[in-house]
Formats: sequence, C-alpha cells, structure tokens
Amino acid sequence: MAVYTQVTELEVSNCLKNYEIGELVTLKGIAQGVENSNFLLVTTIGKYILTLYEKRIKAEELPWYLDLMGHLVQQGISCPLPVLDKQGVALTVLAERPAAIVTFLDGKEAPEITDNHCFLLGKAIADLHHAGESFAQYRKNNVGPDSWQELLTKSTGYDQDEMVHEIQPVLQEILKQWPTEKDNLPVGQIHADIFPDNVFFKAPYHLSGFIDFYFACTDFLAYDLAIALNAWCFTDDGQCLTGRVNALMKGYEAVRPLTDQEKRFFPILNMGAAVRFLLTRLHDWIHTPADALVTPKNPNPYLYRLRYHQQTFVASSDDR
Ligand SMILES: Nc1ncnc2c1ncn2[C@@H]1O[C@H](COP(=O)(O)OP(=O)(O)OP(=O)(O)O)[C@@H](O)[C@H]1O
Ligand SMILES: N[C@@H](CCO)C(=O)O
Repeated sequence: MAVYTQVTELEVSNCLKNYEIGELVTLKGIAQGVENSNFLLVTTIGKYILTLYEKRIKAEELPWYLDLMGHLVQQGISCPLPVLDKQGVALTVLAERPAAIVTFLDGKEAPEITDNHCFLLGKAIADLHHAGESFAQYRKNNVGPDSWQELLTKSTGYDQDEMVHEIQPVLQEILKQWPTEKDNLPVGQIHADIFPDNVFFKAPYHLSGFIDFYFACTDFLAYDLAIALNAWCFTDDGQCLTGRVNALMKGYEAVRPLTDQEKRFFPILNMGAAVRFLLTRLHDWIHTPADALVTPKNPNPYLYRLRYHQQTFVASSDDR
C-alpha cells in the first residue's frame, strides 16, 4: 500500500484555505502505487488527488514535473493538472513532506489488454511526444544508462548473483551500443514509466490519459516507446505478443513515423528498457526491508524480456 505519511483532515482543511477548490468533504488514502503517499481528496467542488512526495523525489525536482504536466494539459494532452494555490504555486508542504494537489483523471487501467488498447496507446504516446516539443526545460534521466552499472554492482553479493552474472555481459554490450548524440535520434520529454497502471481507459476503448509523471525526463523519444513495448507487449514468462507490438508501433507511427536511425537503434533501446526495469526491480528486491509497507516487484519478467530481445538481436545480427 502507498500511504507512508498520514495527514489529518484538519491539516488538509487548513491547507485548502490557500486554494480556490472549495472545502474538504472527504479524504481517503489510496492503496495503489509504491513511490508516494496518495489521497483521494473530495472537496465541495470536485475530486482531486493529493500527493505527499516521499524520499525518492527531491523537492527541488518537483517544479519540473508539475510544470511539464501543466504544459501537456495546455497542449491538449489528458493528464493530471497541478492545482495552483492563491499565490500561483503548485507545490506546498504537508506533514513535513513536499505535496501537491492535481486534478482527478477519470478512467481505469485496462482490465485486459488487447491489440486495440496498444494501437490507441501508440497514438497517445506520439501525441505526448509532440506536445512535449514546446517544453524547453531539460531534465536528466536519473535511471538512464549511466546509472545501470552502479545498480547492478549494488545488487552483487546477495542471493541473486546468478542473475547478476547473467546480466553483466549483456549490460556491457548494451552500454557499448547505446546511441549517443552524434547518432541523431530525436530527443524530447518522455514519460519513461508507461506501464499499464499509468494509463487510464474509459468505456472500453477510449484512452482517458496518463498519470504518474515522476520518472519523466528528457531522453530519446523512441526509448519511451521501447519502455511501453516492454511493459505492454509481453507475458510475464517472456513471450512476445506480436499482435500487440504491431498495433503499438502502427499507432505510434500513424502520428509520428520513426526515423531510419530510430528504427536502426530500436532493438538496443528495447534491450535498454528491459534492463532498466530489471535492474531497479532487482535492486529493490534485494534491498527492500522485509517489514517495508511495499512488496517489491519481481525482476524475473524483465530478465525473460531481456533474454527475448537478446536472442532476436543476435538472430537479426546473424542475418546481416
Ligand atoms: N490524477 C489522478 N487521477 C485519478 N487517480 C489517480 C491520479 N493519480 C493517482 N491516482 C491513483 O493513485 C494510484 C497511485 O498513483 P501513482 O501511480 O501516481 O503512485 P506512485 O506512488 O507514484 O506509484 P508508482 O510509481 O508505483 O506507480 C493510481 O494507481 C491511481 O489509482
Ligand atoms: N513501473 C515500474 C515501477 C516504478 O513506477 C516497474 O514496474 O518496475
């Protein structure tokens, strides 16, 4: 569950005096999510989400995420809009944590993913990328390739060393082949965590928007697509669902066709996306204390994805 920090109704009522969104009616902790403490906040004028940011995100980083969300909404993207207080500021402090109120997004995670969901998702990711073009502020990817070796090293010497030894040479190869600036891949604002629980649908094929922008950063646009492909188009035992892959790519390219360079590097971006989530999951699997409030996610599904990409990568290299 993800309510690490409790906040009282009195504290929230007092805080709301500084906003123009009515008075508190109800406040309820939200169980989903693992990073922050989230509350459903109902006021006399509507529904909102109150987030208290926990330790992963530094307070000084928050304006970037909140400004990005505000910008995307202005550009017509459906995502939570940070609510500004009477002084025009989105960020506040509650229970000694940085906090923000954002608008409530209707919809739910797709209950059963189909090719059609993936097609709609592809289009929506490309729209998101276009909308980010006019947001000029740069933000480094904190879990980009330059962090991967350190994550693996920190996971070494525990009970997962067999996995560590399998990953090490593959990681080396990915880092060697990772695109650089001179490869000219389009760069822009990416969500970087496009998992099914961060994309909402309504009735049943209307994509109602994206949530959880707290891994967003400035990086290769095609890497975002690779993250989504990994998260949406595999079974947990590592089978690639090609119908979903084709639909996702078709949806994306209907809005923003990939450049030749993006196509060339896409296999390595896919491997990178798999290894990024494998490494963060492996790290959390090893280092999350047994009495923590959250259950760490199993790294295995991402090891299987990595194996799949590796095999298809080797096969396609053999064809050349
Ligand atoms: N703007 C929103 N509108 C509607 N529901 C929301 C909104 N933001 C968050 N939620 C709800 O809160 C839950 C947790 O949110 P979120 O995914 O942002 O949390 P998190 O702690 O950052 O977790 P994680 O990074 O693990 O996904 C979501 O699954 C969703 O049910
Ligand atoms: N989506 C990530 C968790 C961080 O939001 C994962 O499934 O590993």
